[in-house]
Amino acid sequence: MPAVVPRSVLYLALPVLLFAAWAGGELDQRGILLPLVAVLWLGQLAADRGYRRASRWLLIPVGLATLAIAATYLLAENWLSVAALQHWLDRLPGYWPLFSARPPVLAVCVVFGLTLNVLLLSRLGLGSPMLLLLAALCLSWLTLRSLTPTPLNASSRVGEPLAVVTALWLLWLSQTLALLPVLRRYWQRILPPLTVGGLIALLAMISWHEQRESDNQRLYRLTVSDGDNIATLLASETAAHLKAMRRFTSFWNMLGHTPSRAEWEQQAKRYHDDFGYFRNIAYIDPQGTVIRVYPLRGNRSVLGINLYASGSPAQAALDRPLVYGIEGQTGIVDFLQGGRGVISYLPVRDTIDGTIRGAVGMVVSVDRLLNTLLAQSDNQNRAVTLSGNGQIYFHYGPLGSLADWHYQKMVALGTDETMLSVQPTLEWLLIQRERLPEVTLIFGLLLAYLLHMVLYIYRRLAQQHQLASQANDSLREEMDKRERLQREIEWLARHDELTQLPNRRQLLRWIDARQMQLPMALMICDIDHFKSVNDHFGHPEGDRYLKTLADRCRVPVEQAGGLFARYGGEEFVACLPTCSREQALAVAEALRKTVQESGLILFSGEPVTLSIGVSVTESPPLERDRLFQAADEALYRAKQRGRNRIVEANAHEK
Ligand SMILES: Nc1nc2c(ncn2[C@@H]2O[C@H](COP(=O)(O)OP(=O)(O)OP(=O)(O)O)[C@@H](O)[C@H]2O)c(=O)[nH]1
Repeated sequence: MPAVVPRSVLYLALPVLLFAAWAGGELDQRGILLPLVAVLWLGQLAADRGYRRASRWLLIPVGLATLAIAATYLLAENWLSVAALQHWLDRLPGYWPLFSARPPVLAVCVVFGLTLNVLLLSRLGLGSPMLLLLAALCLSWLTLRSLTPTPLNASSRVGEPLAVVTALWLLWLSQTLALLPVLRRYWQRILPPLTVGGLIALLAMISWHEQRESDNQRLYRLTVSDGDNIATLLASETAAHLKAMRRFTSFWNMLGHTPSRAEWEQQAKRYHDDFGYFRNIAYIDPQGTVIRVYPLRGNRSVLGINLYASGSPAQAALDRPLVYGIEGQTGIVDFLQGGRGVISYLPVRDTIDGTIRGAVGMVVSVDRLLNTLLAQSDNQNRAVTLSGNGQIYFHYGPLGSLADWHYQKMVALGTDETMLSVQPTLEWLLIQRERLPEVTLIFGLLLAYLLHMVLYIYRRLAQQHQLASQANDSLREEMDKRERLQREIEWLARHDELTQLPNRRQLLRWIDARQMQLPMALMICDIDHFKSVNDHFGHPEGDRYLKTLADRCRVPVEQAGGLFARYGGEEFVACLPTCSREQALAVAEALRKTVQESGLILFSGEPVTLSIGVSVTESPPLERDRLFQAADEALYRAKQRGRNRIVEANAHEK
C-alpha cells in the first residue's frame, strides 16, 4: 500500500499540469515554469520506475535552469544587466518579457529543492527531509501569494496560477509520502536538526519578505516624487506663462489703439518663441471677434471668427475680460482649429480712460505643454497620463510593459481639476529593485540546509559513538565473565568442589615443589565407618559431614605450615614440610581429636572418628610414592587395630 499512494499522487500531477497549460493566466507567465515542472514530473516518474540514468538526464538540466534563473535574481545590475538578459530572451522564439516570463523566486526555489531531492535519491543522509521542508515552506508562501491579490507596488511577480501551484504540491506530496516510512523510523534523529533548519529558513523568508516590501515602498516613493515634481513643474510653468502674458497685455493697455497686424506679430512672436507650447496668441475685440492671431499658420481658420457666435466653449471665460474686465480661463477645451488645451483671456484696458478695448487670448496646447516639460526630465522610464471627465487628455511614454500600479495626483489645468498619473515601466522596476532580499532568501535557505546537515551528521555520529561504546562495554563484560570462568575452571582443576580443599593433583604438585623442605611428614586420614553415615543418614548428610570435617581439620594443618587436601572419597591427606616426627604426631593427634570432638555422630550415637597413617621422610631423597605407600599401609594398620587411632609407618616403610 505505501508504494501505491505516492505513485498515484504523482500520476495525478499530470492532468493538473495539462490543465495549467491549457488555462490559468497569460501564457508568458507559464512559459518557463510549466516546462520545468513537466520535466521534473517526468524525471520523478523515471526515478520512481527505477530508470535512474534517464531521471538524471532529465533532472540535471532542470536543476541547472533553475540555478540560472535564481542567478538572475541575485546578480547585480552592473554585472548582468536586465537589458542583456532581455536581449538573450528576445533571441528565443516567442515573446519573453523578463518581468512576466521569469517565475517568482519562491517557485524557482521549490522546483530546485524537489529536483535536488530526486537527484540525491531521497537519501536521509543527504538532507532529504530538509529539502522537502524547505520546498514546503516556499510552496506555502507561494500559495498564499497566489491566493491573495498582488501586493501594492510590487516590483516583481509574486504569485503563480493556482493550477501550477497545485501541480507542485502534488509532486512534493508524492516525494514526501515516499519518504514517510524512513521518516517514521528515524524521526527522533531527524526532528531536532529539522526544527533548527526550519526556523532558520522561516527567518530568512520573513526577512526576505520585509526587505522586498520596503524595496517596493522605496520604488513607489521614487515614483511619487517623480509625479510630484511633474505637478510642481506644471504649476510653476503655468504661473510663469500667465505672468509673461500679463506683461504682454500691459503693453497693449498702454498702446491706446487696436494693434495693427505688424505690431501684433512683432510682439506676439517673442512670447510665442519663448514658450514653445502656445498654440497661438490672439487679440479679440470687445464684440468677441478674433481680429489678430499669431502665428497665422495653423490658426488662420479662427481669424475673423466671433467667439460668441461660433458657439465656442470659451464664452463664459471670455465674458470675464470683455464684460467684467478681469482675467478668465477655460478648463481643458477642444480648439476650433483642432487640438486640446486651456485658453486664458486677459482684458486690454485703456490706461487713460479705463475702457475695455478687447482681450488677449493665450491658447496653450496641453500636448505641447506637457511634452515640453516631460522631455526635459531625466527619467523617461515611466508613462505619464493626464485624464479627467472620463477621458484621457494626454499620454506620454510607453504604452505597454508597465507596472500594474501607478501614482496619481490631482493637478489644476485651467479651471479643470485633472488626474496626473505616473506609471513606471517594468524594465525600470527590474533594474531598480534591490538584489539583497533575494540574496537573503536564497542564502538563508542554503544556510538552513547546511546547518541541518551539520546537526544531523553530528547526531548520527553521536549515536554511532554511543552504540560503539555500548558494544565496547558489553564486550568488556563478556571478557570479564570469561576470565572469571577461566579462573573458576582453573580453581576447580586444583580443588575439590564439595570441601573447597586442594585436590589430589594440587597436593602432588605442592609436595613436588617442596622436595627440599625435609623432614616432611605425610598423613593419610580416613573417616571410620563413613559408609554407615551415608547408608543411614543419606548422601547429602554424608556430604555435610565431609564438609564440616574438612573445615575443621584444615585449621591445625595450615597453622603448622602444611597443606590439608582431599585425596579421594572420605580420605584426606595432610602434608607438613620441614616438620619433625614429633610435631607431625602432635598435629595428627590434634586432627584425630578435632574429629572426635566435632559433634558429628554415627547412627549408633557414637562420635565420628578418624584413622590416620603417618609417614615421615627425614633425609633426602624424597620419594613421594614410597611416602604415600608407607602412610597408606600405616593407615591400613590403624584400621586393623580398631580405628580412631594414629599409626606411624615403620622406619623401613618410609
Ligand atoms: N556422602 C559421600 N560419601 C562418599 C563420598 N566419597 C566416598 N563416599 C562414601 O564413603 C564410603 C567409604 O566407605 P568404605 O571405604 O567402604 O568404608 P567405611 O564405611 O568408611 O569404613 P572403614 O572401613 O572404617 O573405612 C562409601 O560408602 C562411599 O560411598 C562423597 O563424596 N560423599
